[in-house]
Amino acid sequence: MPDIPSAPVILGDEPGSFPHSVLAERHPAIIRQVRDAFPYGPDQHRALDALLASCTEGEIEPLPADAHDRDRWVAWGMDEHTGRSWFDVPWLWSESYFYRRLLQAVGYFTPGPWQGIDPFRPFKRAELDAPGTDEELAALDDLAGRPADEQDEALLHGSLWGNRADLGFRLSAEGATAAAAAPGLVADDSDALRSLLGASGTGTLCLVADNAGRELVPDLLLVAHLLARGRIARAVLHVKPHPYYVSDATTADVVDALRRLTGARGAAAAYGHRLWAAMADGRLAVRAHPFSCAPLPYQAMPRDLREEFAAATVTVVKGDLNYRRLVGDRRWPPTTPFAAVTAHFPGPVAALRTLKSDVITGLDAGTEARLSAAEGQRWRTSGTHALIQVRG
Ligand SMILES: O=P(O)(O)OC[C@@]1(O)O[C@H](CO)[C@@H](O)[C@@H]1O
Repeated sequence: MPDIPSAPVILGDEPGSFPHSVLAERHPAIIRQVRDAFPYGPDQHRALDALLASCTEGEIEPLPADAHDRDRWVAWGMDEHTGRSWFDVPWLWSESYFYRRLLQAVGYFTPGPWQGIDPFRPFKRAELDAPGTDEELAALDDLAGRPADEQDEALLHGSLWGNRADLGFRLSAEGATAAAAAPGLVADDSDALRSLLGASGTGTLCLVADNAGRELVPDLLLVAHLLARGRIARAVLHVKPHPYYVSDATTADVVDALRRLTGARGAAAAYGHRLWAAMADGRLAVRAHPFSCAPLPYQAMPRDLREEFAAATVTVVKGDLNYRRLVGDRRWPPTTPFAAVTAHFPGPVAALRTLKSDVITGLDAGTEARLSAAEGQRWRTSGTHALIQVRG
């Protein structure tokens, strides 16, 4: 694979750009929503006020001296970024640090009554409990009678398009669902993914999860299906060690999703019970590695995680943020080969993502030209297009 020239790292400093709008509008909206969702006391309200002022007009401040993960954040660049505007450091860093500070503000890490209370839980629960979820689960009854190939495709696409279920995105993407009437795959390596998964039936699938609720449920269904059909022997689900980007899945969200399935009727319940049994006998494991919430690309992953992915038959990386971290959060020309920007990854890797931020690689020139002619640059962020990309 020839070396590719690097591309500029994305910052949030350009008014009118998508990254700028996330820092200037989405983050304040998230603070508002979290504040309204809980009966917090004066300490939390004051801390949320301070975070709002800091992230919109102030500068990056270090974590408190006694923060349990201060050393980790120092290793991840905190000292270099301290004192700078949130808009002038890498956007990926700024966003991750925002969620870390938000948890600090609501007392998530502080011993006391609010410790461990997920500030995004009401939003995640509402989605899981919504009637739309019942409809999606009921559709599994029909799927059970379909030919195997059809089931494969339906469950893969369910997991892929489930990635639109991203609560942070919905805060700033009014109308995205309506516009999604004509979704399109801009890259489709699903045959390559199928042959990786079907190769021996003895392998391990690592699935790097993204959102809870209506994305995690179809991810789990896909895992259950691959285990049941003997396409893989084992699956490892990587979730976040703490709440992140509003709806990102944690272990608690996996439990909620599994309980939602086992409590459903028909085929959905059968999937749920199979997954429950797979957890019990170790065919399905959950990991919550600290690096899953790191403000850095996967190229910088630590050795233990690298070894884990290296041992997998394939790692499936879900969602927009994970894609940014996989290929690097940079202004790549869209035709930059996906295989080149993921060459650092320690084993075969597949990205399943709906497009919700500017980063894109691996398009052919004709596809890029058609998208831009039809939509300008909106296709990059609207969430109405998706991709399946594989590097074997
Ligand atoms: O990773 P996900 O859930 O698919 O999407 C995350 C997202 O909504 O948040 C980021 C901006 O805050 C973008 O990467 C994307 O728009």
